[in-house]
Amino acid sequence: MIMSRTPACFFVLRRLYHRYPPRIILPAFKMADIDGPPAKKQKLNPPEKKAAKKNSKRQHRKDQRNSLPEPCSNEDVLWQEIKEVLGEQYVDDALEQGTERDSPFEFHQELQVQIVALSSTGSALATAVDSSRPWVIVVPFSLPGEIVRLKIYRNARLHSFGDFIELVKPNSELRDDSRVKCQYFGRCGGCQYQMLSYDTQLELKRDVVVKAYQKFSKLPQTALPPIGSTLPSPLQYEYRTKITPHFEAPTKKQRNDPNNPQNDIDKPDWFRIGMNEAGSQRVVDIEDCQIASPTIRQALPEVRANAVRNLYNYKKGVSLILRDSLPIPSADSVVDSLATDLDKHVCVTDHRGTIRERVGSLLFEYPASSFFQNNNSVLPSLTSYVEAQIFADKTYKPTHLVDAYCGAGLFAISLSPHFETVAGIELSADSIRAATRNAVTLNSIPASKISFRAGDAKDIFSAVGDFPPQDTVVIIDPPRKGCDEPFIKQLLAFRARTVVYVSCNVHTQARDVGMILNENREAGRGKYVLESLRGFDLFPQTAHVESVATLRLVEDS
Ligand SMILES: C[S@@+](CC[C@H](N)C(=O)[O-])C[C@H]1O[C@@H](n2cnc3c(N)ncnc32)[C@H](O)[C@@H]1O
Repeated sequence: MIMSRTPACFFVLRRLYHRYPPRIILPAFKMADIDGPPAKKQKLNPPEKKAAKKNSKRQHRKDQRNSLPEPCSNEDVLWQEIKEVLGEQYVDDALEQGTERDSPFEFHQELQVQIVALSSTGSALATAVDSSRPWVIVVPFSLPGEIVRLKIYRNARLHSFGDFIELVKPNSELRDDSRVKCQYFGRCGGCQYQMLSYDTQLELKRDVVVKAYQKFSKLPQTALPPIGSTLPSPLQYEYRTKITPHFEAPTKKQRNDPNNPQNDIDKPDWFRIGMNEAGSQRVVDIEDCQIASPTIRQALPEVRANAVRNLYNYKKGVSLILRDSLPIPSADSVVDSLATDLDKHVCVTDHRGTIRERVGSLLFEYPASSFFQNNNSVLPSLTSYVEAQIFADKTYKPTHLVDAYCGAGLFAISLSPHFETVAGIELSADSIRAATRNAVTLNSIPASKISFRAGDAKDIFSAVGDFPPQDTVVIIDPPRKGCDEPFIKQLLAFRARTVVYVSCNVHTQARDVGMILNENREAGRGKYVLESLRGFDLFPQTAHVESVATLRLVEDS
């Protein structure tokens, strides 16, 4: 006889569960039954509700102020550099004594400071000339060695933020203000480096890569390859193929302002369409943008005029989009799609529109609201560089390619001629539809060779179980926050021979590469080494740098 191993009480509990599902049973365990009747939830009238909401927001802001910044965030990068200026010991002591918020400066105080360093965020770090205690002031548009006047607008942990007012003593070795092309430079938060030569910009970006790996990778210096000079962008102005100026909806007071123009052509003074001011949420009214492509610059006045015409219809703030595109031939067009360059770019302003771009001899289309690299001029050299890194080891010929975080298929499609089988994954279903069309319809890659799937990047590894890891290359190009741990775990378990990590945030890249190289591994499975590391300038005139790291699996020594 077979005895049941299930205790009888299980069946009793199961019966109870079905008769009294959890929503009925659970209240029986409420603390109120132990501690007395539950406190009645107080009903709040509308002003009380408003005050409670305000208090909770205030508390949230306070908690945020008191917590250390999220690792690898922009705030963290700045904080690490501030600690370097002040000295670790001094910072530790101040944190211990709880004096880290005793700013020597008042809100709106004006002062003269000496710039001591340039942060990886593009802002300068200064120490006050006559401060009572060591304290850093973060100020934009300034260079090491300069003396500037500024106005404090925010105090934080052992540092304050200041608005740039005046350059008292320039660093003439680095600065030449005649290089500045944009009338908004010095206010708009978009560009930081227009006063510098392009060579200096590239050197600074190399320093950012070096510092990021020193601070965030947790790797010894011996594990880092020599970091080459930053690869330049062919265009240093008029390169951006996308801009997103924005504006706030008019307030009641603004709507009723008696000085408002009585027509829908003239823009009221208070209405500003543009980008955020450096270090603030205030919008700078921008009529022209020197780093935007000629097509976008040409279209901007009409886009602005249209916003003014409809000004009083907006109930909420709006983010406009201007994207540079090749014209898309209509379905019945007889023109060969690869010969439709026409040199006549168009500006697409509909978020639901489609954009077409050429990269070398390849065509890409993607939805206007989805991701595509914003500097078309540098893409052929970026994809060629990735290709050169993959094949730097002449002794092997990989056959399979995985493009994780593939977007509209830029890397998968560009590199597909070198592989037998290619697979891409991406969270956005729209981008995946675009990638499939780009591969098969626009660039004639056989569907049997290339496939794309919508999903989380880590899921690609279960889908490519038949790819031979020794002959597989994995390209990673995640968003700014980098990869998550489940992805890195899967990547390490898969053990592709080559991994190329492309990133627009070298700090999260350094963290992730550090995790890969520092893995706890079993002997005999080989280990990853960082073979090459180099910055790429996708964003001239700004402090941003793209970084490409090549990792290779080598046998245990
Ligand atoms: C920096 S873009 C790179 C796109 C593409 N490699 C390119 O160069 O055009 C990062 C892409 O990752 C996608 N993404 C974000 N989180 C993801 C995730 N967890 N899994 C897969 N894709 C993700 C985004 O939608 C975006 O298209």
